[in-house]
Amino acid sequence: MSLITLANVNVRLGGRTVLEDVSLALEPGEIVTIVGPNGSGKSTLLRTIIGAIKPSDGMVLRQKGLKIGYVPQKLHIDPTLPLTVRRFLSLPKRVSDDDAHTALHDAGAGHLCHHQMTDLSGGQFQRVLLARALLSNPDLLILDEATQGLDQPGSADFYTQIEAVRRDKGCAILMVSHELHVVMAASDRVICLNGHVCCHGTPEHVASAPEYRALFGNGTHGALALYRHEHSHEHCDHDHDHAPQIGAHTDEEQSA
Ligand SMILES: Nc1ncnc2c1ncn2[C@@H]1O[C@H](COP(=O)(O)OP(=O)(O)OP(=O)(O)O)[C@@H](O)[C@H]1O
Repeated sequence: MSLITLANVNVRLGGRTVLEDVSLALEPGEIVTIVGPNGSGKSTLLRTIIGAIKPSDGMVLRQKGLKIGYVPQKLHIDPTLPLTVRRFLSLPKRVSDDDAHTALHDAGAGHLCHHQMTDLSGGQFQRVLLARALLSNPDLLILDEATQGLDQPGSADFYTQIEAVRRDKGCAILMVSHELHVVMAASDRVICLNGHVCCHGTPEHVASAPEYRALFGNGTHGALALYRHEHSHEHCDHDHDHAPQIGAHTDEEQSA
């Protein structure tokens, strides 16, 4: 069974339709990225998947007992508050030292345990948020623009860590990002959203789809092709679109 299935979901907020007829399914262990322009409904889609927003029409099915870990865009911490990474991980629920160390290690932040939260760099801070999301051993990890504010090498490092998390923990990963070529290259599947699903499929397919190019232009495809080429030895085992989509068209048929 899919981890999450959305069938013909409509979401209305403030009297207008924000998501229209969205159907998708997330399979265990896959990395899926949602791309789309500002205001296209990406955060609304994540919140609908988590269950924070109820659709006005359609159906959201979650696998029984599904555990979701969430990495937010940002988290404000009072700069005057002394708070170590270790203590932060025990808020609001106390966790054992072993669990804290494992989560930090898996997030590539093992050395940060005794640092003050306010002393962390942007990239280190996001890794700690990732560690916190991993504490629950999630089946699905959701990241909402988790690398906003990081420079490009910092973002690329972070997504390399995400790939390692998927490899080591086997959880599925759903993320939203504006860094198209970096994040798309780390994905098995990309969903391009603009209120509705414009197109979807492998990163290569989406990057060359007319609907995607109409939204983002042609520049991204070259960078994506380059990245995939350079890293083809690491990516060859998940270069295909292996996850079925509810109500999806074939790649050739996909249209806005
Ligand atoms: N609670 C709400 N009430 C009314 N309208 C809302 C609400 N939340 C979001 N919207 C509207 O829904 C649309 C989609 O918002 P959403 O935040 O999902 O887009 P997004 O793709 O995540 O945008 P961005 O890339 O800028 O973060 C926007 O026009 C937004 O103003």
